[in-house]
Amino acid sequence: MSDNPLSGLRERITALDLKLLELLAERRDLALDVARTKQSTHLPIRDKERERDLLKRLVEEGKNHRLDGHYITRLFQIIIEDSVLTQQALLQQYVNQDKLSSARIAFLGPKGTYSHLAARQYAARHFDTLVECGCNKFDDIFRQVEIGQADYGILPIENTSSGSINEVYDLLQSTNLFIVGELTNPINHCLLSSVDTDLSQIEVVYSHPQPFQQCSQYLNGFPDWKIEYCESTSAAMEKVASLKSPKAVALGSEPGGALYNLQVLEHSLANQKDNITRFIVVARKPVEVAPQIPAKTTIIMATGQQSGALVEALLVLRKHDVVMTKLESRPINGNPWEEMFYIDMQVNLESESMQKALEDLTPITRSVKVLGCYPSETVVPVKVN
Ligand SMILES: O=C(O)C(=O)C[C@]1(C(=O)O)C=C[C@@H](O)C=C1
Repeated sequence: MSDNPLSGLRERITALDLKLLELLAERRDLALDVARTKQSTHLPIRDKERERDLLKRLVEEGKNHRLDGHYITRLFQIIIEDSVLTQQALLQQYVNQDKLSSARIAFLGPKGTYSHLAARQYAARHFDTLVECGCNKFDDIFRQVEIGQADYGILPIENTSSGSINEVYDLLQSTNLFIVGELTNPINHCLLSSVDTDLSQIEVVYSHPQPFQQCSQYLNGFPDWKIEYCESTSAAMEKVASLKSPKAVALGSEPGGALYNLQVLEHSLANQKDNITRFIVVARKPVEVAPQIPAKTTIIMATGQQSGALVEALLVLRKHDVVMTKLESRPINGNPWEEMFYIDMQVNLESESMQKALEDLTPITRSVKVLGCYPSETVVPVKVN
């Protein structure tokens, strides 16, 4: 008998949690059966009416067990999101007949970066095993995939605090890879230390330029801290782990820090409360998106320099009811003052409206290239009152 007074109760809690896991796996299997039925009956994956009814009922039932409605809603929103994304991944396999059991994914490494966590998350839903290819720079990621050393590359493209990641946009201009997927992940920046310390002892902070930008307001409160740029957040964590000094901290994620035995001093440091990064997934072959799944199409376009050229192009999208979700412009390398436009649209490339829009864009632009059509993995939760 253990003399820990909690051990009996903890064993019972563990047993219940294990049962919950079994139930979650059973629910996921049922959701996959639903996806197979939707595949043959051409019904859309998402049914918000059903989600709303289910959540309402669960919140009501929860009350009988004195479970808070907010808690029930949050919990089941996560379960439903997983269900939607798992169903989408299955349909995508059917449509593209490309079930890779093992995938090599290139990301900005080493282990512990936000890109590494995103790669693991993407792989968990799409492949049985992941071969991790940590790279030192964004252009190495593109190259690894281009030369066939990796099957996929994962790259951050925009963040709610720091905006677009220009380096990645610029690399998209010259690659022959396609965008085949996206992920949006909450990014919780923490101050991480390797030994016991407090804010008054800190002299230097290590991180990638992006987290420094995203946490600028917090860092402005400590003007004496020296900023040291690293190639990735995990390179910063490695550095801090090796220094073992109360004066040195890294800015990065809690799960990443755990890989280097770092402890969290402060968390949620970004300028925006909802600090979210959108990652894109690139591959050598484009994919098709099943019509039951919300799709996004990204094009890259150069207009002439005549007045109103961009407006004219955007009017084409309006004419065909194509909803634009993002417009970004970047200079064209070697052509000073000329711009390349990147347009994300909520539309399937195969749809008549997108095909017609492309037809109309071709004669009025200098170039249009489709960077890819991919499933939108942003599952906006339904609201229940
Ligand atoms: O009932 C369905 O149609 C499902 O696909 C299952 C489920 C769920 O997991 O509960 C998932 C997605 C839909 O938006 C609604 C509900």
